[in-house]
Amino acid sequence: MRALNLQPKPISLAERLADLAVDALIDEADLSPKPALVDRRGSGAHTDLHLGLMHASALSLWPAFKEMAEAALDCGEIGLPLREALGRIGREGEAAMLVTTGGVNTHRGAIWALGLLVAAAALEAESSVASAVTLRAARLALLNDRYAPQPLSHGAQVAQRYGVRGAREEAQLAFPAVTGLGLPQLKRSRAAGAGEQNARLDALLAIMTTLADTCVLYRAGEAGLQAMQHGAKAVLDAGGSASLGGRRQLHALDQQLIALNASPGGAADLLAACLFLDRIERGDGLFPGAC
Ligand SMILES: CC(C)(COP(=O)(O)OP(=O)(O)OC[C@H]1O[C@@H](n2cnc3c(N)ncnc32)[C@H](O[C@H]2O[C@H](COP(=O)(O)OP(=O)(O)OP(=O)(O)O)[C@@H](O)[C@H]2O)[C@@H]1O)[C@@H](O)C(=O)NCCC(=O)NCCS
Ligand SMILES: Nc1ncnc2[nH]cnc12
Repeated sequence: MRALNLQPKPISLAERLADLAVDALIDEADLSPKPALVDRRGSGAHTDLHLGLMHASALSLWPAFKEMAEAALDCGEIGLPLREALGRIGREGEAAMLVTTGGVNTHRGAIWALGLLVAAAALEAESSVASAVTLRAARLALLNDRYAPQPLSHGAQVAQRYGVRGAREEAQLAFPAVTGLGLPQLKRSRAAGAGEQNARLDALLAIMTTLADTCVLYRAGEAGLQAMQHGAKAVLDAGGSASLGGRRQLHALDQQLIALNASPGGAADLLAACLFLDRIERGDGLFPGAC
């Protein structure tokens, strides 16, 4: 009789990175109360999104993230072959997402940001300091994918109209909203004893204080963007999500952004990027059992 092998099958580095990316997306979606975004309470400013759809969308992206990490490991260096492989896998991932959601755009920006970060993390798994990973991601984002379609996206339309930087430039600049605002705030709020959920809310708000979120600009114009940036600052100035004053400001911001139809989807994606990098930096299970 053959003995049962109860050893868990070791998972590859690419699989582990895909797990971490999907975990970051699910943690972002679950985090509550987020202003005007989909969370455990409801759909925020959205009529076509809900939490179950965000989860299904996140899970549908696992194969794309794994393939992106594998492409980075196969190529072994930053260059056009890897950039164009990521573009192709990203477009296929987006198509899979749209099949899962029945055509609703849940995670377009997240595929871009996390895709680049997953590839950058795979390239040098031992060099997992956030600033090093985002720098490698930026070098990838700066390369021109010859096969990328040039649609007049919502982001491109508001970039033309308001002269702002969008998702592409955020990546090309090595994610300043993440490394300069979100991650430092996450660490500050944790150190102040805010509790993990409040620390994550504070990280989101820190990103919102400054980001030119093209979703907000497209849906609610400059008035919406100002409301988002000033309102987020007011929560942090009042003591953050863990304080009574901050909580009141957060509630007011939620109401105001919903009334303006101003959903900060770009900031939400960057919070997911922040949570991914935080886990990578802390080495959360990246190497044990990985091969
Ligand atoms: C380079 C691309 C990111 C394309 O960028 P572009 O700006 O041209 O295109 P958009 O279609 O507008 O998508 C950008 C998405 O990025 C998020 N975002 C917005 N502002 C920022 C910012 N300042 N920094 C970082 N990220 C930002 C945002 O994504 C989230 O919001 C989406 C939901 O919004 P919502 O308003 O509900 O939905 P819409 O359908 O757009 O509008 P409504 O009709 O409902 O009003 C959701 O996707 C969130 O993720 C922006 O939407 C890149 O996509 C690209 O070139 N891809 C090609 C493939 C590729 O090369 N991949 C590489 C893989 S690594
Ligand atoms: N939680 C969320 N709600 C709405 N749009 C989003 N895009 C990414 N995360 C989102």
